[in-house]
Amino acid sequence: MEKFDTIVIGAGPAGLAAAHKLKSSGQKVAIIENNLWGGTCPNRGCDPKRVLIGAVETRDRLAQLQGKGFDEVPYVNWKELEAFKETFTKPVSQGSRNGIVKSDITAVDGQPKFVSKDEIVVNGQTHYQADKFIIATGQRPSYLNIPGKEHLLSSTDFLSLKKMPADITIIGAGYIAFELATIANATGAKVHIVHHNDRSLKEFNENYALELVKQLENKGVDFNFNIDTKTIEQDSEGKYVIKADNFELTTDLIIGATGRIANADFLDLEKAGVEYTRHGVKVNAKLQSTNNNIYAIGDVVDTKQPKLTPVGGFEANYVADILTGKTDEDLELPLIPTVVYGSPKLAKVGAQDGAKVVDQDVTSWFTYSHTNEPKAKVRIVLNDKSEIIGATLLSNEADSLINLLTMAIKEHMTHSDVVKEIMAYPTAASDLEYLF
Ligand SMILES: Cc1cc2nc3c(=O)[nH]c(=O)nc-3n(C[C@H](O)[C@H](O)[C@H](O)COP(=O)(O)OP(=O)(O)OC[C@H]3O[C@@H](n4cnc5c(N)ncnc54)[C@H](O)[C@@H]3O)c2cc1C
Ligand SMILES: NC(=O)c1ccc[n+]([C@@H]2O[C@H](COP(=O)([O-])OP(=O)(O)OC[C@H]3O[C@@H](n4cnc5c(N)ncnc54)[C@H](O)[C@@H]3O)[C@@H](O)[C@H]2O)c1
Repeated sequence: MEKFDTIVIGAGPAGLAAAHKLKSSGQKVAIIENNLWGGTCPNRGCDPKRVLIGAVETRDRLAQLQGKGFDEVPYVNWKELEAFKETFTKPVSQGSRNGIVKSDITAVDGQPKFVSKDEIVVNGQTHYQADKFIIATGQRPSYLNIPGKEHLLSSTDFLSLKKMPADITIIGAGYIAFELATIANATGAKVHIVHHNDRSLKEFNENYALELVKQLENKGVDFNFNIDTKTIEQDSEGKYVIKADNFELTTDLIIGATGRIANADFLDLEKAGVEYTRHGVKVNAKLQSTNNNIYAIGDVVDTKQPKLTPVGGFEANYVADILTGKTDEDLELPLIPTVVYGSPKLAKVGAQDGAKVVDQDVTSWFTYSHTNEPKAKVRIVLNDKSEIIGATLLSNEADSLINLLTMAIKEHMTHSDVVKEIMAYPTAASDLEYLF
C-alpha cells in the first residue's frame, strides 16, 4: 500500500492550492478527485458565471447609452455566449489534472472512503495511507425537500443550458439567485424570483439589497416575496407549476438557489473519527477536525466565514504552513470583500456599523453619470478614530472599488490619509476623498 505525507481529498481551488504548496515544500503528496478537476469555481461557479455577466454588462452599457450614441440594444444571444463560456470551462479539468501530474503529485480519480484513522480506499479497490489528510470537498446545491423537488435544476444546470427558456423561475434570493436572474433577464427571458421571506441578500445592508431588487424590477424581473413554495407539479403542456398558499406560478424551468450543503457525507468520516454536520466538517481554530491528523479547508468547513474561492485559497496556504512547521498560530483570516455580480454590482467589506456612517447617492457624480448608470450608492463606515472600517457599494464599479477600500481599511486610513494620495482621474478611486 502506498503511503504519503499528505493526501488531499477534493481538487477544487482549495485542494489544488494545498497540494501544490505541500509538494513545493518537499512533501510526498496525493490528491483525489471524484468529478471535474479544478472544482466548482472554474467549472460551474465563479468563472463561467463571470463570462456570462461580462456580456450582460456590455448589453447594459449600451442600454444606458441608448439615444446617446446607440440606437439598438440587442438581447444577449444565449447560444453563442454559452459556446464562448465553454471555451473557458472545457479545458479546466484536464489542465488542472495535468498541472498536478507535472508537479509530481500523485493524481487519483475516484471515490475515496476512510477505512480507519489514517487509511482510505478509493473505489473500494486501492488503499492509501497518509500521516495527514486535508478534506477539501466543497459543497453541492441543496434542494428544497418538497413534493416535485425532482423538477428543480441547479446553478450548474443553468450555466450549461443549451437553450434559455422564455420563462424561468429561481427559488431563493441569495448570491446565486441574483446573479442568474441578471443573466437570464439579459437574454430576453421573463424571470421570476420566488422567495420565502421578504429579505433578500441577507448578508448585505437591507436598503442596498432593496435598491438592487428595484434595479432588477426596472429591467422586468418579477419578485415574489413571502412565498413559501409547497409543491412543484408538471402540467399537461410540460410546464411547471409552483404552488404555495394563495400563490400559483406557471413557468418553463425552475432553478433552486436555496443554499448549498457540504460534501462531507460520502467519505465515511465516522471511521476516521471526524465529526461533521450538513454545514461541513467541524474544525478548531487551526482547521483541525476532531481527528488531529485530518484538516478541512474551503467550502466544506463548518464555519461562519463566507464560502468564497479566495477564502479557500487562504486556508489552503495556512494549513500547508501548519503541516510543514512554518506556523503554529491559529488561523487569522484577513478582511473578506464580497461581490454580487450583475449590473449594477453590490459589494461589501468589513463592519456594517460604526461610530459614523456616510451614506451617499452618487448617481449624479461624473464617475457614474458619464455612462448614465441608473443607480450608484456608497456607504462608508468609520470608527471613533475616523478610520474607515467598512463599506457597501452599489454600482458598476463596485467590484474594483471594494478591493481598494479593503486595502484602506487594512491600512487604518482616515480622510486625511486618503487626501494625501493621488489616484488616476477620472476613476471611481479618484472619488475616494469625497466619499466620507
Ligand atoms: C454559481 C456559483 C458562483 C460562484 N461565484 C463565486 C464568485 O464569484 N467568487 C467567489 O469567490 N466564489 C464564488 N463561488 C464559490 C466558489 O466556487 C467556492 O467558494 C470555491 O469553489 C470553493 O473551493 P473549494 O476548493 O473549497 O471547493 P470546490 O471548488 O467545490 O471543490 C471541491 C472539489 O472536491 C470534489 N469532491 C467532492 N466530493 C468529493 C469526494 N467525496 N471525493 C473526492 N472529491 C470530491 C469536487 O468534485 C470538487 O472538485 C461561486 C459558487 C457557485 C456555485
Ligand atoms: N459572487 C459570489 O461571490 C458568489 C456567487 C454565487 C455563490 N457564491 C457562494 O455560494 C453560496 C451559495 O449561494 P446561494 O445563493 O445558493 O446561497 P445563499 O445562502 O446566498 O442564498 C440562499 C437563499 O435561499 C433562501 N432560501 C432558503 N430556504 C428557502 C426556501 N424554502 N424558499 C425560498 N428561499 C429559500 C435563503 O433565504 C437565501 O436567500 C453563497 O453563500 C456564496 O458563498 C458566491
